[in-house]
Amino acid sequence: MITLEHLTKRYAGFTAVDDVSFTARPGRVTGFLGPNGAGKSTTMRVMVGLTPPTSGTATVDGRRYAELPNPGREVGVLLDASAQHAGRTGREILRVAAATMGLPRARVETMIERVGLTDREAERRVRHYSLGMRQRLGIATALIGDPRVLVLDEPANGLDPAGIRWMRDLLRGYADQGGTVLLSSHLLHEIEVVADDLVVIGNGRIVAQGTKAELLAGAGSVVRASDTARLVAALADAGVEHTVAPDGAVLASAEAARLGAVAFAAGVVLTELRSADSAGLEEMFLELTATSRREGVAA
Ligand SMILES: Nc1ncnc2c1ncn2[C@@H]1O[C@H](COP(=O)(O)OP(=O)(O)OP(=O)(O)O)[C@@H](O)[C@H]1O
Repeated sequence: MITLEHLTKRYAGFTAVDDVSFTARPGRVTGFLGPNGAGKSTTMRVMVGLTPPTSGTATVDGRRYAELPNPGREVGVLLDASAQHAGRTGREILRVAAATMGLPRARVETMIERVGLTDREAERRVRHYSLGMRQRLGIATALIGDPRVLVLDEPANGLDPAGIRWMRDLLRGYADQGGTVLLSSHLLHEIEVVADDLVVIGNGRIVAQGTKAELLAGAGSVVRASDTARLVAALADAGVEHTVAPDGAVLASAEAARLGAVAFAAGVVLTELRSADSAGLEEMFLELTATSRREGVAA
């Protein structure tokens, strides 16, 4: 389990991470979602001891990363796939990782196979790797110590569609076996397919968190009527917040059952009524992250 408590990181008066608290639990994939510059990477760097926090704590199973005796065996980390030693081959990088963690050499070959690098690719220097190959090597390095916790910053970057599917299945399988997965992305659809829980960050602050199901339920419903104006009037009378798309679809912040009841009471005939799901979540994500404001921004 990863636990963040009131984590704050300031750079010369600029607050990159502002009082962030959340947990990523075992057996679940936690998606850490936010637009560019929201503070995801900074939070993750603090978690794995690369950046000291200004205040607050980040722990893995109750201990700070720096206190873990053999961190690679407990936390698999992929922060910047391009940061790997460019002059070494993929196989060499994995051999160094295995040696550092006290793992048998055979584990290197297992990982190369597991992440789908060919034997020839494993012999190539990393400077000649494509971004997708670097991500695969990064995943191999993260997984080689068979850790219980994975911290991955934008792991799908540079992967092709088959690679993205592969990554999703890998993370799902890992969590299903009891592992804790925290992965960041600035793309909602990339995360919502695989995540069980979501933490949304904007301008350094958490703006929403919960299970995906809870957040989807809170994302409202899409409703259409043969007479849009009457539907809109009925929603306004009932105090249901809503927006109307140019095509007449109404995104309303209430569950389908409530909307059905409101329409029925007003004698409005509905032609469509469904949960807004990802469309609503996307809207919510954009709204939340756009309106959040950070304190302590440098003048
Ligand atoms: N060393 C640093 N010094 C000053 N500011 C920094 C430093 N590192 C990060 N920042 C700032 O902190 C903010 C958060 O950056 P961070 O990289 O954590 O965002 P992110 O959510 O990971 O974004 P992206 O999706 O673009 O990777 C940004 O405004 C960034 O410029």
